[in-house]
Amino acid sequence: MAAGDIRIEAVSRIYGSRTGDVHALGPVSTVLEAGQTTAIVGPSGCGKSTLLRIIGGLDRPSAGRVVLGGQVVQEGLTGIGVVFQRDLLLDWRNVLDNVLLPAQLQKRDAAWARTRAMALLDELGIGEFALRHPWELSGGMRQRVAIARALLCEPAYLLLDEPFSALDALTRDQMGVLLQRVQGAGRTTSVLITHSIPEAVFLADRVLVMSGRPGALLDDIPVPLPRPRRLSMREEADFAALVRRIRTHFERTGVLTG
Ligand SMILES: Nc1ncnc2c1ncn2[C@@H]1O[C@H](COP(=O)(O)OP(=O)(O)OP(=O)(O)O)[C@@H](O)[C@H]1O
Repeated sequence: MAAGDIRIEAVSRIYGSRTGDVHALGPVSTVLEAGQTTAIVGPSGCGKSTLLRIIGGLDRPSAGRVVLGGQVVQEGLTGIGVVFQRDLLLDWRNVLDNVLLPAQLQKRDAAWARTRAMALLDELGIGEFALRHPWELSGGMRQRVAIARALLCEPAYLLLDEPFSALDALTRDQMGVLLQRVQGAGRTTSVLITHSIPEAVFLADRVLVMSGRPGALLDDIPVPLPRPRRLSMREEADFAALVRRIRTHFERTGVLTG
């Protein structure tokens, strides 16, 4: 499926609760360009996950709308891959059968799906674990399975909600490198929520910085670093300058001190 843009049009979300309404998000308006990876960073509770869920049709905005490649988002859209912090693998299915799940739900050709699943697992370095069960794998390996599952049906959109935040620092770095390898340059429009500013810069073509709740856009930062990105680039001056620019927002608003 070809990548399309993501138009976020005056989206806001207010959650009703017994103790009063919570204005969680917005209004937020922007266009995420087709084929790009956009990272969203912001203080805890500012509505990042809410925005991602609305983009994916997993939650509805209180006002505004999201349009994916010309189609207004509603429940049941296909062509979207999602990876959450928790991998949500099914423990009773082996790795390969977990990856194949979306193809089975979408009734895709079984032989095609199997070939693609194995190719993805190989690219992610876990092909030899295809017949193991999730409970036999480390956290980083499980998350690689979740990524393979999300990408199996070649989604036009990939939504990543803090996918690496439960992993140790070394594994996390490795996952960033692997993710950009399998993402398929230009073929997927990706949105990444992360708490790590260096991770946002490393993986994204553009970083959006959100304010505290209700989350609004504070800054919109292009990341013109060449691809493929290498971990050593994080020591370079232009990388550090981008990290500093983002960090300044959090220092100014008191989210980061020291
Ligand atoms: N279903 C819900 N009902 C009521 N309030 C909610 C609901 N979901 C989220 N909220 C509130 O909306 C706000 C935004 O939540 P959200 O999870 O989108 O933030 P976030 O930026 O992703 O946070 P974090 O970085 O800590 O994961 C929070 O104050 C949260 O408590």
